[in-house]
Amino acid sequence: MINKSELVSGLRGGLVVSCQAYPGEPLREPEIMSRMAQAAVIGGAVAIRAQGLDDIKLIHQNVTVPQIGLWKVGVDGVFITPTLEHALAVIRAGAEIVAIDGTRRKRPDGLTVRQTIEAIHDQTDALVMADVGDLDDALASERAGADLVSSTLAGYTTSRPRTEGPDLELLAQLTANLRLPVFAEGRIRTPEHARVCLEAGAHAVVVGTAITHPTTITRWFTDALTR
Ligand SMILES: CC(=O)N[C@H](C=O)[C@@H](O)[C@H](O)[C@H](O)COP(=O)(O)O
Repeated sequence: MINKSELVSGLRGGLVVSCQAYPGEPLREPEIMSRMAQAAVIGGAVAIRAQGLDDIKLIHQNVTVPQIGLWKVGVDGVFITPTLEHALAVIRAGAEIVAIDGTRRKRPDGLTVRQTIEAIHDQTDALVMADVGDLDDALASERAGADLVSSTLAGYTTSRPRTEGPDLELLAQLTANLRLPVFAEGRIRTPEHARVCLEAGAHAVVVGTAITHPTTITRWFTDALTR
């Protein structure tokens, strides 16, 4: 049985490391993502964010920190854990927190965010993280019963520009207007960015690419050399 408030307070002020590789990439193997997660925990990660049932299952077996699980379907529209069935499968695979699309867009199974969250809460003891793209998404997700909100989709929907680093303007809006814990996520590239997000009131900070996506990190360096 998950103690929800203990779980949430255990993440406060911490770093969540997102361990994801994308279709067709050389590191897209559950064993590799599981090892990435173990390495992140040694470095002090308080939780792991992971995509796909096989990765979530293996990471669940190999790390002791909580896991935020998601299932991506496609790359645009509602693609982060788009339906209730995807969410339940992610939880069955071992995620204590399920990240779902928390935007106000139409979902492929026709359920609302509220119906999705209610069903998850009725059927499981997992927490629901709403991945949002703007303040109105976040307010709607809070009203719909989400346990946590993350700025994951800032810059990936039509409502906000894709900022170079984290969308600090949105983060300020979220922390000022929500009662729920707000996770800062998306384009946090440096330890300084992470610090600034916490100082802006984020409950915790989620970093993916800058820690676990070596192809992109390599590109940052090679681009700098050819400028
Ligand atoms: C928009 C989207 O699909 N975000 C995904 C959500 O799980 C991941 O691809 C990101 O890596 C994650 O959000 C962390 O962000 P960043 O990699 O920028 O630190």
